[in-house]
Amino acid sequence: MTPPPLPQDAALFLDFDGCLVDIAPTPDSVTVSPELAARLDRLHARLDGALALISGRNVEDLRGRFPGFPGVIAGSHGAEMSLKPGRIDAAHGIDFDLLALHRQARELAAPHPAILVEDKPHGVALHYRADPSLRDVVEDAMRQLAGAFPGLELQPAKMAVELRPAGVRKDDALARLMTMPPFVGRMPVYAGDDLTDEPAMAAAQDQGGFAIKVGEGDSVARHRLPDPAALSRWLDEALA
Ligand SMILES: O=P(O)(O)OC[C@H]1O[C@H](O[C@H]2O[C@H](CO)[C@@H](O)[C@H](O)[C@H]2O)[C@H](O)[C@@H](O)[C@@H]1O
Repeated sequence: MTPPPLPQDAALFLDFDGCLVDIAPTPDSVTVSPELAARLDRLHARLDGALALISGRNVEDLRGRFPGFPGVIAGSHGAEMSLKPGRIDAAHGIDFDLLALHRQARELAAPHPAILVEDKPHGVALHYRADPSLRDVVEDAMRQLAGAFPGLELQPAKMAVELRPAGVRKDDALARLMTMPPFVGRMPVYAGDDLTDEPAMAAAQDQGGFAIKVGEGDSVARHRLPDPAALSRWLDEALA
């Protein structure tokens, strides 16, 4: 079902990869257009600041891609929270050996040069987009790592598997923000494309708002748009 217009009193939560931008061959090859950056700035003003990016990427990565963005960014699937540019206000504690995790991920991936290892500040991702036949290899490797690092949980992603701190989820970031100005008292609206977004979509709906699934695949979201371009058009309608 096509989403209704963005309400004036929305608290808007937007995922990044596959939602605001098209999926790219590698994490680094994603591009943010000046139009997208300007769109987010205008939405931030239109919603009196009640706009947050909620991503599996880390905050530093996203702040770098949106240098002027004045809004909130929850990164690393909710393990990091940046209320303003230039600072990280809360971050999940690292109670495991992060360097050992990154090293062991590289060792497991080494026999398969097509596997891309993404070191993350709260975990690691192994990407098999360059050779989808390596999916089983990546899943086995990540299960091994999950066994070796019990504080971490598997997070399936698009042509990738991630490890993130156990219990860290995007719906917790949404719930936290919904208690704070300028989000509190507004209607939560969440757009996302991936499995990591599903709990946050459910939370937005449970709190009287709505959720939009971008792209194909099963979802709890009651609304759907086909791709990031369609989401951009829907967002632009709210700014017209
Ligand atoms: O929560 P998101 O903002 O959607 O981030 C989820 C993960 O996205 C990135 O990986 C995915 O996008 C890449 C670029 O399009 C693509 O190459 C990869 O195959 C996808 O899995 C990012 O690399 C991860 O860190 C994010 O957690």
